[in-house]
Amino acid sequence: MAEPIRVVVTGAAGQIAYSLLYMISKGDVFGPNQPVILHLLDIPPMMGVLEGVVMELNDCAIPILRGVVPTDDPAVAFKDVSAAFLVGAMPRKQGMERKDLLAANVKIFKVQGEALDKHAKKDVKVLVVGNPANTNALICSRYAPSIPKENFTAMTRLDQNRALAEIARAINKPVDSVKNVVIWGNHSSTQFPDASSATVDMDGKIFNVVEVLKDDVWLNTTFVETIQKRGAAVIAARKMSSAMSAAKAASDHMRTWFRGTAPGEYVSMGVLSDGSYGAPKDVIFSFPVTVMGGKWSIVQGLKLNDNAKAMLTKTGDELCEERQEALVVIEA
Ligand SMILES: NC(=O)C1=CN([C@@H]2O[C@H](COP(=O)(O)OP(=O)(O)OC[C@H]3O[C@@H](n4cnc5c(N)ncnc54)[C@H](O)[C@@H]3O)[C@@H](O)[C@H]2O)C=CC1
Ligand SMILES: O=C([O-])CC(=O)C(=O)O
Repeated sequence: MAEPIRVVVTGAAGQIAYSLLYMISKGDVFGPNQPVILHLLDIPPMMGVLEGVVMELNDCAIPILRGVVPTDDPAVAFKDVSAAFLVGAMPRKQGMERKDLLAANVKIFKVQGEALDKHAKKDVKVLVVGNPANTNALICSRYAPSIPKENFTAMTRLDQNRALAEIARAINKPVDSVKNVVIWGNHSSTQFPDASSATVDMDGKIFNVVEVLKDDVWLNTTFVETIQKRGAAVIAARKMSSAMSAAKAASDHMRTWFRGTAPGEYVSMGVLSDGSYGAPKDVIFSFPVTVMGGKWSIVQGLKLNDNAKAMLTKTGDELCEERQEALVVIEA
């Protein structure tokens, strides 16, 4: 069996981590034959709760979970890690937009960027989940100059999973028969969930979702708004933000990054923009990507109509505004 890898989860005493830690421990992310040592970071007042999480992880009796390191010290948490799930941050409440969390959360990602820079492996793969995820990921990467910028990503996989599920329901097919829905831009209500290149496998034949569904009005209105506002809908119902589905998406994102995309398939990840599709440069923008050998590449050549271009401009503008605001908060 392979040597264990060290994986850090921040916000380890919180809601998302409670589901995510089990998924990582049982091999959903790095595979059933890859032993892991989990580093669990939270803040000092949560150390008692974290102790309980450690007890439960031990009580799961999972053979590939080779060690658990609970701590409130970033230097310990980030030491020699190969993968980092940055979940720890304040969640939003009803009536807030995710960018309203910037002032409270962005400094966390400066500190954690610095700690990654000093202590993590130089090829560490970093997934930012804590909101506003795209801008937090950008700030984190800026404070970790010795780690390549392409190793910092933000999570839009939950939006992708929501979109796949919504389309599968609309065409009455299993969710794994639908592929290549794209989430463009920010993990916020300006994101553009785009089904124009999505496909569905029907008895081994591949069809375009738009042609199967034959309902452009639904795809351009209700579908888009449902995905844009799904996080708020979960908060309104649960009085807490999504956690189980967020953990599943984080697990999916990191699994794809470590193990690759299937031929012909792409997934959405918030990655450093190179200006593809007219997106602003130097923001973390969600694009369709393929992954091979642990490296992502933005899928090129997808067609965007005028409406799509306008949607990309709007979400790109929001990311530029968030970047500006984050820099003000950090420098204050
Ligand atoms: N990108 C996405 O798709 C999603 C993002 N989120 C975001 O994920 C974040 C976490 O959500 P939950 O787990 O539900 O929140 P939670 O409040 O249940 O847990 C957050 C945990 O982070 C800890 N924490 C706070 N500051 C920290 C720091 N500096 N270092 C380490 N830990 C720290 C808290 O003590 C707490 O235990 C929120 O910002 C939420 O908005 C949630 C769902 C989806
Ligand atoms: O909506 C929120 O605040 C939590 C989140 O990011 C999501 O569920 O997509």
